[in-house]
Amino acid sequence: MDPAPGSKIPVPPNRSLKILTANQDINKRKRAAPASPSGPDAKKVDNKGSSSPPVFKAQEETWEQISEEKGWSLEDCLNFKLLFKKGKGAMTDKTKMVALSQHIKCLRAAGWHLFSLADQREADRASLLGQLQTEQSEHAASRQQHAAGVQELQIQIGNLKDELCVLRMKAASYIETNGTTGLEAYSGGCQNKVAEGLKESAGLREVGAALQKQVEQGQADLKAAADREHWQAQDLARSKDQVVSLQQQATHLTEQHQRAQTYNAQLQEYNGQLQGEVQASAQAMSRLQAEKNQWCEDMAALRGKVLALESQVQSAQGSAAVAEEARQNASSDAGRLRSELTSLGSERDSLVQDLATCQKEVQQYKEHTGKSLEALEQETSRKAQLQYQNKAQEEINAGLQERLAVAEAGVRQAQSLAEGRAGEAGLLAQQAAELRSQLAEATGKWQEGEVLRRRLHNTIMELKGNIRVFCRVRPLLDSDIGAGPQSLQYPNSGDLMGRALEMSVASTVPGQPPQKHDFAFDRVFAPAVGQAEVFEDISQLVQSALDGYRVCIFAYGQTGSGKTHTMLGSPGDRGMIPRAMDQLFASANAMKEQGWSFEMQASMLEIYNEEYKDLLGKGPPAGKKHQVAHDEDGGTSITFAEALDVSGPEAVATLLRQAMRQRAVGATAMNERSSRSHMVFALRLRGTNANTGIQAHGVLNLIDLAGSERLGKSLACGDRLKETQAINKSLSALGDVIMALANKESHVPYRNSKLTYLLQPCLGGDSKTLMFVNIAPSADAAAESLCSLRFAAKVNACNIGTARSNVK
Ligand SMILES: Nc1ncnc2c1ncn2[C@@H]1O[C@H](COP(=O)(O)OP(=O)(O)OP(=O)(O)O)[C@@H](O)[C@H]1O
Repeated sequence: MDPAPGSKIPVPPNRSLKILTANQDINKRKRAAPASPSGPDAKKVDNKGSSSPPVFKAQEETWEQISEEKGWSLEDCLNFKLLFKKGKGAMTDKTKMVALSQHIKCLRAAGWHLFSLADQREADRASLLGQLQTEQSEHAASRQQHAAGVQELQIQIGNLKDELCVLRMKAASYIETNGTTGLEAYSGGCQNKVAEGLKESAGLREVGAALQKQVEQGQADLKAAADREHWQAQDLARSKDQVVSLQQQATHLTEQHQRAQTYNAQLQEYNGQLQGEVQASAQAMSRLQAEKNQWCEDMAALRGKVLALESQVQSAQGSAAVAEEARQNASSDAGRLRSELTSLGSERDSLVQDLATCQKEVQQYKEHTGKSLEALEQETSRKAQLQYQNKAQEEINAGLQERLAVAEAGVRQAQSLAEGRAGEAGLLAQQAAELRSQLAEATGKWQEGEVLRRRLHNTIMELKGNIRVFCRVRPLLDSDIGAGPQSLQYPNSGDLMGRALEMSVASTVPGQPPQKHDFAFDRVFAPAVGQAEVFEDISQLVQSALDGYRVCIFAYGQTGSGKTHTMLGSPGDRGMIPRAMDQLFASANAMKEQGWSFEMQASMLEIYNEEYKDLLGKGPPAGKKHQVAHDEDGGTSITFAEALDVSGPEAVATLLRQAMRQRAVGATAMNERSSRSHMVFALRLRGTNANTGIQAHGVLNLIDLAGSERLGKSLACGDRLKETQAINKSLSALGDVIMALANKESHVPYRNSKLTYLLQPCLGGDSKTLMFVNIAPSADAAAESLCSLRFAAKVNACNIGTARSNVK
């Protein structure tokens, strides 16, 4: 595609352009000009450019080729101006560069052509001048010759006239002397001589006339040659002017080309820097991840230590309590024993007093009254009894004293034990407090790291562009064995490892080698790659939904290529949707520590034959239809459709099972249980951080698209034909929307299908979109695989803007 005439070459914005002065001199260029019109610096251009706009030629063309190909005259070429559209639909810098280089090549070819014309004219002029000079000298020689001949002739005529006079005189004297006799004969002879002389004179005149004619012819030739020379000089001057203006134009274009190359180099450098930043960010992220893991391990170890110490503290506190209880028991025993001892002491004192009184009384009795021996004996036995009682009492007292001493020793022991335990408990409590503060510090660091990691991830995703394409090739199934495998190669080293796919397709022309098609995507998963590894690559994207991003992941591919397997999987080999739910709920739980709480609502819609169908509810009342509406914040509401609160992955799994039962499943010639509808699983996340007041509203759309097979191949008819047409319409509308976004067109045709209208907020530039292109590896699916890969390559080449998180 040539750029429109009259275009201006745009200067890239915000770029300082160096004006190059080298190699701009026309004379230098002239000196460097080769015999061949392709020029000395004509470079071979790789013919790998896209089919539109301009296609590179493998070799520079001559002006004749260009003129024949484009139907251009030199003036057409000189007057041609490049026009590039601005704004929406503008060409990329690369495309402009290609157009510019191509036009410069045309101008260069025209310049070389004009140079060669000028050289040719110069050579013609020189040869004409040479010819003219030869002719002039020939003419001058012949003029001289002619003049000499004329002179000789005139001398001869004069001689003849003299002779005639002499003869006339002789004749007169003869007549005078001899009369006229014999004169006639002599006169006849003389006349004959005169006639001969006249004849000779006429001949000489003819020669003179011929010579005169030759002279005139020579003069006319000379004039014509002079005219021709003048005309050629004018022509040459005009050509030189043209050459100069062409050279100026070529110089100007070369300058612009060089500026564009400089700009391109700057862009490449910038791109390199960005890639460096991406790598540095990725490294920082992996470092952070490693630190985070280390922190997690440290935290787990600390938690273990804290738990062990806490249990030690608890057991120490338990034994301290037991010791305290024993101490209290012992001290209450001691108190009781002391009071018993005191009461026994007072009893003994009273007995001692009684004894003393008795002894006194006996003494008094003996001394003063002299009472009977019997009374004395009674008194004595009473005294002995009292003494015995006193002794028993003293023994009891001693026993009590001993018990008291034992109890006091027990109390002292319990007290020292309690003091020891209390010290230990204090130490342990101190250790526990230290560990708690370490834990809090580590948790803080981990949280900071987590925030940084997520910010880095989002930056990386933004740098990578917000639409990404992963290609997944499923393994050969038993049912594919008959058809055999396609020829697919995956580079296993270098830059493209894990990112590229080479497909060889047998040529339709017998004897021709197979055609090779190379594709590169963000990731390519070979058949052996399992669900866990695939999920690892999308887990960060899924995580973004918690950070308030709108995320859309969809699986595209022909029937039976593995879309449902990738998105849903099976109970033993779970796909992206259940794994995403596990991760989201686990992360939401972990984020509680940072003050986050999340509410999540799930909805599941099917788009079948260009009609919405709610897979979780009862559907709209009779005569009504589901209507989709989008608000300014990018929120989507669907009338009569259920959006259910979900609190964990199990709840989502139950809803998924319920939805799957309702999903329309039909039979086609290609896949017995082929899904004939698009299934859209949407999870709305509303997060609030109680500490910071931040709110994050994210959406995760996970979509299992219907098969993209072509009508002819699916052998569809009747209802199946209608289904296939509806599917193809919506898939082609999806492609149109992506292309319109990529081309920054003013109108994006979201309303052309129910699928694109539903996904409008998730496709419209500020969301994160990932497309899985699923490939069936059997040979009979090769044509469909090629179509899918080409579509995916177009999507991969798109940059639909920068994702924004919906955080308040
Ligand atoms: N990566 C894989 N590993 C193992 N088996 C797979 C893989 N991908 C797909 N399959 C198997 O291939 C068959 C077709 O896959 P699936 O139903 O997912 O295709 P589909 O593209 O969703 O088809 P449709 O468009 O009809 O829904 C299934 O039996 C599935 O189990």
